[in-house]
Amino acid sequence: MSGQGRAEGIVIAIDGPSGSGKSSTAKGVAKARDWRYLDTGAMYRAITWWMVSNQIDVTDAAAVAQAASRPVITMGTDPSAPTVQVDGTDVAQAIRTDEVTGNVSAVSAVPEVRERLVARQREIIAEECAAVGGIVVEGRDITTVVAPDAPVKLFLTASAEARAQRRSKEVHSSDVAATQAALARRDKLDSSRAVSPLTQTADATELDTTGLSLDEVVGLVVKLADEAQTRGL
Ligand SMILES: Nc1ncnc2c1ncn2[C@@H]1O[C@H](COP(=O)(O)OP(=O)(O)O)[C@@H](O)[C@H]1O
Ligand SMILES: Nc1ccn([C@H]2C[C@H](O)[C@@H](COP(=O)(O)OP(=O)(O)O)O2)c(=O)n1
Repeated sequence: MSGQGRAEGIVIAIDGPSGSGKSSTAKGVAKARDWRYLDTGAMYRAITWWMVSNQIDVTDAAAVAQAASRPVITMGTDPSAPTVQVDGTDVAQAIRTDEVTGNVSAVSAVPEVRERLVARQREIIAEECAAVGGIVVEGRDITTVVAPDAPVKLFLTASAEARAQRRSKEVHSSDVAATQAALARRDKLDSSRAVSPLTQTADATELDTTGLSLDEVVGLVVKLADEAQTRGL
């Protein structure tokens, strides 16, 4: 797609498994350079929330496909205050429940859902690049499908233990083993689905964040972004 080069703004594409640090890193980089931030996982969570709220059987791919175009999802891309709305309702909290988290991989595996959300994500990228000159986009298929020509492509990783520790701390849970099992289940589903699975490609830079602080990771990514801009990408 166009819109990823310097003339129209820079795209920083970040993929990786749950808890690797995508959201916090993407927000930090966008803030550091006054760019926008797009949390594509929040879009899949939002459509899942709508399906569950409207009694759509999320295990029935045909039913999910048929309903996929009904909810209107609106994203706010300010990295200091990102927002997500469905049909005008703020769902920032509602999309983080265990019910949504448990069903989001099934909904994300439906091609019609992905087709619709990827199209919207590309529109947002083009709009924000034209408006402010850059956007940091994070998810599972950003480096491979949504913005494969992005000048900076990153695959964030961290050990399963570190990811579970971080997530447990975030949700104030002492059951790190249960958190690790839930993450492993979702990672497996997201990496093995037929359409746009989470994949690490050779042209994406791997960044293992296990032993790094968030500030260190943000600093490394800002450096890569600055280098790409200097090279004129
Ligand atoms: N490098 C890091 N070191 C320590 N904690 C981190 C690091 N990166 C992220 N975190 C923390 O880990 C948790 C999960 O990070 P998040 O950015 O939501 O990951 P993801 O978007 O990949 O699921 C958050 O509480 C975040 O503050
Ligand atoms: N580009 C994307 C982003 C997320 N998804 C799906 C798969 C993920 O399990 C869910 C939720 O993503 P989210 O980034 O919120 O996940 P985390 O809990 O932050 O790890 O959405 C996707 O299929 N494609």
